[in-house]
Amino acid sequence: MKILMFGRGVIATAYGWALERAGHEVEFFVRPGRAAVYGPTVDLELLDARRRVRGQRVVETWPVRYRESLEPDHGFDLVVVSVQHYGVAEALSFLGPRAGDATVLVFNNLLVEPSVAVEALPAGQVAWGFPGAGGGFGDDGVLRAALLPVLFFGTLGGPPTERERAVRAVFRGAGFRIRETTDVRGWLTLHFLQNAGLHSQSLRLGSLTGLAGRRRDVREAVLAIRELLPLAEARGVDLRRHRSELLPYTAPAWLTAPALAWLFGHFPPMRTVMEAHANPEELRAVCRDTLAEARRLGVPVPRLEAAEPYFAAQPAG
Ligand SMILES: NC(=O)C1=CN([C@@H]2O[C@H](COP(=O)(O)OP(=O)(O)OC[C@H]3O[C@@H](n4cnc5c(N)ncnc54)[C@H](OP(=O)(O)O)[C@@H]3O)[C@@H](O)[C@H]2O)C=CC1
Ligand SMILES: CC(C)(CO)C(=O)C(=O)O
Repeated sequence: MKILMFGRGVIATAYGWALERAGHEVEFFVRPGRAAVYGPTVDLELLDARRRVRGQRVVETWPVRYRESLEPDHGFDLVVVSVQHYGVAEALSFLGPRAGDATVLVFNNLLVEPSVAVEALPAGQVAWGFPGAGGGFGDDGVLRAALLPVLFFGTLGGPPTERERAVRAVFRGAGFRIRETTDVRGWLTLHFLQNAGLHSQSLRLGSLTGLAGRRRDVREAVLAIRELLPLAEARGVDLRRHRSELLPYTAPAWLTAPALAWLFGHFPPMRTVMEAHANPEELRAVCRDTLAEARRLGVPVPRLEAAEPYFAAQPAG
């Protein structure tokens, strides 16, 4: 399959590498002038956990191909969009008139209504997913990331279409296991709110990795996430449809917090995601946007509110 990764960010690069390795033709779409800045290769230090639970280390200089313009007759079968949640509107409105016949996989964190987010894309050509990977580019330009064995796909209700099934087959063929939901709207809302609860504490500690092994702080994060669940409900999410994913936050915190703290600190793929994450502005934006939404809907979120000094926008000047 011909696959275009939109942008050359952490998620696009890590999955672009895995998909090329699985035999697909992969290119990156980058803004005009960016290809020269990025250079013709990417230095990768990946922990690939598709086949081994604790991951297999990959150190590689990967030659990549870019394009800086996009016409609708591009011939790609699949475009994978994974950008910051605050960049989705711009990315999808750019892509809308240029999608051609490609299926567009939205592989992203999102707080806005999914159906509104994809309004610019041709109807019937959208697939919804979420990465099971994470990390960041170091100051040395090296991508340090972990690829977990499981990733997420979903629909806005009902079974996947033929196009959506074809996208799943691409990732399954590359060795990933797929977890499905027919309520991707609820899933994405809950994932965003989980991140906000987590970051309300990680920002206080200075970084995501600050949570590794810290039971008390992880407990605060768990309780912050629990406080955010009514916000999901206020947005119309039926929590009963996501019971198993929510278990770490609904079960007694004295039980789940030590387990999560251990996972963050000692399970190598998770530790890599936490240690390598290099975009604190994203973490702040997730908290800011969640707090704004809680205030809009009048939902009390005391722990997120208490953390506001760590993520409030700085006055200009
Ligand atoms: N990193 C992680 O650990 C994880 C990330 N995620 C989620 O995955 C998504 C992607 O994250 P991540 O890969 O870290 O993000 P990055 O910031 O690393 O990558 C985003 C990429 O998209 C490009 N981009 C954004 N808008 C445009 C545009 N309009 N035109 C062209 N290129 C564009 C950016 O280019 P430019 O630099 O030119 O702006 C950049 O290369 C986010 O929603 C994030 O929350 C989920 C799990 C883990
Ligand atoms: C790795 C993490 C928690 C950082 O925000 C993330 O982006 C996600 O899982 O959505």
